[in-house]
Amino acid sequence: MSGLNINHVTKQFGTFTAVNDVSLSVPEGTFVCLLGPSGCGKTTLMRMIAGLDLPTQGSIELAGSDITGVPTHKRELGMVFQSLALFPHLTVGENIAYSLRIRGVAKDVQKKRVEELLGMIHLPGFADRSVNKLSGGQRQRVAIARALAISPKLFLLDEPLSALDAKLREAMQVELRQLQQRLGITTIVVTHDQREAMTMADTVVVMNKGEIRQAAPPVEIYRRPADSFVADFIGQTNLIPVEADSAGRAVILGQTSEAFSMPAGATKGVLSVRPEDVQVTAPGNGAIPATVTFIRDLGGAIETFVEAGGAQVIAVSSPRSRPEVSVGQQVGIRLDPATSVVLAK
Ligand SMILES: Nc1ncnc2c1ncn2[C@@H]1O[C@H](COP(=O)(O)OP(=O)(O)OP(=O)(O)O)[C@@H](O)[C@H]1O
Repeated sequence: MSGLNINHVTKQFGTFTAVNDVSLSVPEGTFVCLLGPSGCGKTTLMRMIAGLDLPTQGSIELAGSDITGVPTHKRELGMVFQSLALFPHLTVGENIAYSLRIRGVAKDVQKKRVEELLGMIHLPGFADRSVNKLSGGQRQRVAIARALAISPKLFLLDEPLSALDAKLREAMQVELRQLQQRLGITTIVVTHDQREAMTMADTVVVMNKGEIRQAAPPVEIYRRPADSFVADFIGQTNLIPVEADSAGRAVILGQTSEAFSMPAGATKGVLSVRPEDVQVTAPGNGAIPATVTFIRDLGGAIETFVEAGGAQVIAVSSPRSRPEVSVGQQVGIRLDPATSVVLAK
């Protein structure tokens, strides 16, 4: 199969396991984000894909060939890593053409390719500029163009936008995704920013402690998190303890509910319900009794904090559908079963 296949890859540093039996299939032309907290092993996994580290166990295949032991420069990769800074003494054009020049590509072909790439990254006419005079965003674009010059089989980026300010980072996320879609290039990005991953990826791979907890499209990660770690790591969520009653029905915040089912065989669980899926209503009529404890008006969204069955639950609404409630008021809350999920504890 084309694309990238990671088969049962483990990486140990001494007795410490940084990546533990990871398998992942990245179809050709797709965009994958490796996402997780600091130290979860995402950079180590990326370095093995790049050939900068050897797996302790397992294998890696690219376009149908085993590349586990193949040196980096023979893998036909495009890489944007923090350690691969632009060459300060070369111009923008010379930076972009670098890998073409060392491969002995003819000068006129190099020039054409540089112009083509400069157009692609929205910096036409920049070939003769010094890289020292570029802004942070322009530098990252040049680094991207340099990595793409050889038309690589695989495009690898490690925290490519983390040095940019928030606004520019958001704009570059969209730009990078559009460029990837236009080129149809198989791309893997390491990030610790879940919003960035959700913006760009076809598949978000959530890692923790050296293992993949879930690999799925962004909306599925958000709506159907595999476990409470993923639910908590991605976006904001309420994690509410759930117990099964003697008939196996879910008891949530003191109320038995037929609408939520327990995970198979579990007597305890945790309900992940996004704040936008909690509705604050009048008490009664089957709503879970709750007391308003805090209201936060964020301008674009209103957060209503309530206490229900000993737990804190946060509801978010738009200013237009703002609940007419005040702190201390007895209210009811409704949790949307269609968009909430009970996870095994
Ligand atoms: N060369 C090494 N020798 C020993 N331990 C290492 C080495 N490289 C990484 N580690 C350890 O492996 C774990 C995973 O590191 P890795 O850099 O892959 O994490 P990460 O998810 O990329 O984190 P960050 O976002 O902070 O870069 C960490 O606990 C790290 O200390």
